[in-house]
Amino acid sequence: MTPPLLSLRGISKSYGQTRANQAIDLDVAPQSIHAILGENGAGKSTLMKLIYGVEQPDEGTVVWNGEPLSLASPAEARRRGIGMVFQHFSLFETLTVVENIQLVVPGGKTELAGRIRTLGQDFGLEVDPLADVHALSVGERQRVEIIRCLMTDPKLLILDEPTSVLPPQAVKTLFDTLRRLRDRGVSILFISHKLEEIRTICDQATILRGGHVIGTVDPRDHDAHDLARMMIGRDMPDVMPALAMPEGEKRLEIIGMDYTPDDPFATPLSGISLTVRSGEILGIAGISGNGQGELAALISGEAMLPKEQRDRIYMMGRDVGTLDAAARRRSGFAFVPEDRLGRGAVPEMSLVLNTVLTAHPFDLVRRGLINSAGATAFTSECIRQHDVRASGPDAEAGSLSGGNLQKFIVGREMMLSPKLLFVAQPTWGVDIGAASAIRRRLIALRNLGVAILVISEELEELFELSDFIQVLHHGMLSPPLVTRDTRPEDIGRYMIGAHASPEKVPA
Ligand SMILES: Nc1ncnc2c1ncn2[C@@H]1O[C@H](COP(=O)(O)OP(=O)(O)OP(=O)(O)O)[C@@H](O)[C@H]1O
Repeated sequence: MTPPLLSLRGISKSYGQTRANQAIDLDVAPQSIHAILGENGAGKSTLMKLIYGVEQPDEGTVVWNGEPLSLASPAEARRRGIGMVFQHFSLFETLTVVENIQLVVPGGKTELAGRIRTLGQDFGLEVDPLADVHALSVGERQRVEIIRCLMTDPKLLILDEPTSVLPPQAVKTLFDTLRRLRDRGVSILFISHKLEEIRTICDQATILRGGHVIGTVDPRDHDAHDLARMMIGRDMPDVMPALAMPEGEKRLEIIGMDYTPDDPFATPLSGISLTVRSGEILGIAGISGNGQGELAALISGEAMLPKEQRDRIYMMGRDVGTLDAAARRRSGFAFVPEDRLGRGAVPEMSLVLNTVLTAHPFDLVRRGLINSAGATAFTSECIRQHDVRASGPDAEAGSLSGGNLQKFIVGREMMLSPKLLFVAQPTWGVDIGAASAIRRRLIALRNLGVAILVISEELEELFELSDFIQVLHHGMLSPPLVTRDTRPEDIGRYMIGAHASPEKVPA
């Protein structure tokens, strides 16, 4: 048998009381695509940070290409042939592709541009080296990140949830690239929550649960159900049925809204019209960067329309154009922003204080003072109901794994008993068990008459959740499509703008 490229034995890492990785054994074969699977908080990111030299293990040994390896930093990892593409891109928007690459790879512009083109052709990663990064799609930006990694000639490439930001068409291209890389001798460690993708692309899958390795399997021999069971240690619950609802009252209505943001890199919106009624979920599909951020800011009240256009957004039947975010919340609106660290939660603050940020009307502030017993009880209830894995209500938001923080924020907003709930990327980075729990809760709220607007890049999610879907492309919305009469390909065509300019929805 060929010796492994990378071999971990007995690797452990703790953060305070949390044992994030415990006695991990892992072998990555040469020329293989190896998935790391696990629930939120299972220890996947910690393990990748140890392999990439961002953190050092407390115990255990690493053997790389037959030799012991101990890494002090990512720079050293790169020198030894280990590269990593993070989930959040780290490119400078105002620079060109080649200028971005020049920041980490030595060489003149012309020479580097030539190498970018050659690598692009070799691996299906075509991108114009002279293009400004802000003008690139998410898929193209990811290609730049991968090219930048490939320029250091890695033998092992770590990809952290690489498909979570991509539209379906780009996922296929990425997979072709990954297969080519593997066939040319690169091994890939692939973190993903999407089990079907893992079955399509990976040769091996190692499952982590609670910081331990549960097993390593060939994912093609197991169906997604099996993999999920290994991951979460029990069967997945069934999908919550959406009850037939009488046509409810309008809780959100946007009528012919145009918007030109000040930021030159933002997407202008044009002719946006949509309606969400009580007992209904409207899903907005589309690749992010097509106006999702701008639309979310205008609905939440973080951005305001110019004065002469303040009669475009109605909530609970009332024109809210002049109301700020807090006033909109007072009318029964709750909001989960896409950006969980920063806008959804303050990472340096405890979960209790993060609860108070939006739940303060629930008698959590009295005469300007925080009602700490009340706030702690509310937070504990949120942790319990939404299965948030945290050391307790006083844990700092920033110490939670990404998926657990998402569960907390979504849970907090659901507990506000909103009339209108707006959730951007509800299950972004959330594992399959927790994602299904969040979706079940959203449908349960809809069945109770809440009006729900969901923005998501995940089509499967929108198909499971929504009564209607509209697609956002280049700042314009498609007409509402009745989900049960629509195929994913129809949405896919709107997502890449293959339809003629979409007709406007009658107000
Ligand atoms: N810097 C840190 N300080 C304290 N605890 C941490 C830190 N980083 C990770 N943890 C804890 O270690 C555990 C493993 O977290 P890790 O981020 O590796 O999980 P994950 O499997 O990548 O989860 P997700 O899918 O949600 O990203 C979690 O309980 C997390 O709260």
